[in-house]
Amino acid sequence: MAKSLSEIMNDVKVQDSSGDTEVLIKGIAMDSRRVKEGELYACVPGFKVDGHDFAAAAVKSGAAALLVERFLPLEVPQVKVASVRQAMGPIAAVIYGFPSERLELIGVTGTNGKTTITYLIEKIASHQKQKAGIIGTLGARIDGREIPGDRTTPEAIEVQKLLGEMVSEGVSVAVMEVSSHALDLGRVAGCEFDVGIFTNLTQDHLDYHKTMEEYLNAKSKLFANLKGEKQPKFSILNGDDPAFLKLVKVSSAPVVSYGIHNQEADYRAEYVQVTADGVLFKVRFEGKIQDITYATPGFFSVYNALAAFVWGVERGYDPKDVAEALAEIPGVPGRFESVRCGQPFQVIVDYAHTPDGLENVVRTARDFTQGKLITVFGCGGDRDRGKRPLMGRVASQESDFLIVTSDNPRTEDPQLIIQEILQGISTTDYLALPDRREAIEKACHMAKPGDTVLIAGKGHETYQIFGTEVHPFDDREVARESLRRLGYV
Ligand SMILES: CC(=O)N[C@H]1[C@@H](OP(=O)(O)OP(=O)(O)OC[C@H]2O[C@@H](n3ccc(=O)[nH]c3=O)[C@H](O)[C@@H]2O)O[C@H](CO)[C@@H](O)[C@@H]1O[C@H](C)C(=O)N[C@@H](C)C(=O)N[C@H](CCC(=O)O)C(=O)O
Ligand SMILES: Nc1ncnc2c1ncn2[C@@H]1O[C@H](COP(=O)(O)OP(=O)(O)OP(=O)(O)O)[C@@H](O)[C@H]1O
Ligand SMILES: N[C@H](CCC[C@H](N)C(=O)O)C(=O)O
Ligand SMILES: [Mg+2]
Repeated sequence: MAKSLSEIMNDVKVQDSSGDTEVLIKGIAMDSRRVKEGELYACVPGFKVDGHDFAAAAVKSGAAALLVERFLPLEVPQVKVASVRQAMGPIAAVIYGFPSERLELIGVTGTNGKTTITYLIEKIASHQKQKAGIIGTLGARIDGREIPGDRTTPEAIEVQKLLGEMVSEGVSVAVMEVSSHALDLGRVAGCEFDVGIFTNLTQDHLDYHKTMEEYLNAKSKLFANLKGEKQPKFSILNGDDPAFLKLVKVSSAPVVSYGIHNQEADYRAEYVQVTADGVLFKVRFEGKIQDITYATPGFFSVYNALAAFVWGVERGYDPKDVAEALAEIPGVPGRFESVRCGQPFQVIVDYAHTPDGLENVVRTARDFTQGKLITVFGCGGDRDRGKRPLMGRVASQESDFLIVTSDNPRTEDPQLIIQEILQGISTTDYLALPDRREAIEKACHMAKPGDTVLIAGKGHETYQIFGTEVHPFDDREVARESLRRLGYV
């Protein structure tokens, strides 16, 4: 039901207003090209353009009122706030009926492992016959129904809309990836989180945050804002990560820690075994022990499975059931995904796009490769440039042969991105092939029985971005085509 402009401003600090604030508002939009009759158009001062400049177009399309940072010479009611970005979430929350207050909302943040953990939690919840919803890098999913998305954490209006849909479809557990951009840009303002999960903090996104300290400050906001009526609330923190101590201090809810090395961790993984098929370990917690198996290889997989296990047990599920759910998970798309066409070597597609992520997967692949490890990767354009030589270095340290190629060059010159990666490379055994298809074909062509071809950086992505154009491209498909061309089926 439509509410008045003054009503939807209830949770927002209004600096000033003009016109009739009792006008009925049917919805909220931040893009003039998508605004509908009777909606409030939020004028966002962006990094590229200023939404205020499109207000006239929005009014022409039927916008009933404007949310502004400066009054505009237009004949519609206007509400002025200090930050339109920060105000959009709380306003959208009113419009969509405060959905986050009507389900359990878990936020997962950290440099790597967010998508993976959301998938594990979804599985644990559905194993308990709970309806679950996910919002993250792979889009949203509501009780199994896929909704495409193009950002790890969507904009505030979209977040509230998705949570609203989850509530109407009877979802009781919603798990959302919360990126540092989202925390900084107010995309999760208006959300009442019950649980915050921290994975780890390593270098990424310094193009945006500038320093690791600022990057961590953004992440901390999730844990400092675990407030609201719904109970219980808790933070699940990786006790092995150097950021742990700071996050313990800022957390507004009780902390439950997990880890492998930290002797004080509430949930500790012991007897860790990493094989080509996955990980096996025991969790020691509250005087109990539980065996866990999880079918994604890599030491880092222990952390992901452990964090999800902690959530399941802390919310009251039987540890055995939680372990059973984890054991049933076949893997997350594009995360250490095997491409199998009957070839006598392994082909692995993985989404590692940070120095830490790449180091982990390269090491994991190295551990179970008898022959040579051939790694194909690149770095995204219009992203943290400092990552590039570091990724070059970690890849060259453990691989026998490197093919440096393009990821999503976006508006940068692919050759220059490659040059920056090559600065970190300490081996002569490499090739620079900017065409990613050619790079994958070459790697498959070179591979001998017992080798591994690791294709990193794009995982589940089904596109490649050149300039602002999006072209279809799927590493797994391209690898399959290359293998078929070599006679495998
Ligand atoms: C740094 C960043 O996050 N930028 C986001 C930001 O862009 P911007 O502020 O530059 O927007 P803008 O293009 O200047 O437009 C300003 C306003 O004018 C409006 N507009 C514009 C044109 C028009 O005709 N009419 C109109 O109303 C726009 O809708 C917008 O509201 O707001 C845009 C609108 O929502 C986003 O698309 C854009 O994401 C860009 C594309 C992006 O790539 N973001 C990445 C870095 C990101 O957010 N990544 C994180 C982290 C990933 C992870 O590691 O997990 C993520 O959560 O995905
Ligand atoms: N706990 C972890 N620690 C370090 N690296 C990890 C961890 N989990 C996954 N990775 C690596 O990072 C890649 C991305 O994993 P995932 O998609 O789960 O992370 P994410 O945090 O969602 O990333 P994004 O920032 O793109 O949303 C994986 O393909 C793997 O290579
Ligand atoms: N969520 C990350 C994903 C990077 C994936 C990589 N393929 C790239 O395009 O850089 C980002 O937006 O920085
Ligand atoms: Mg993700």
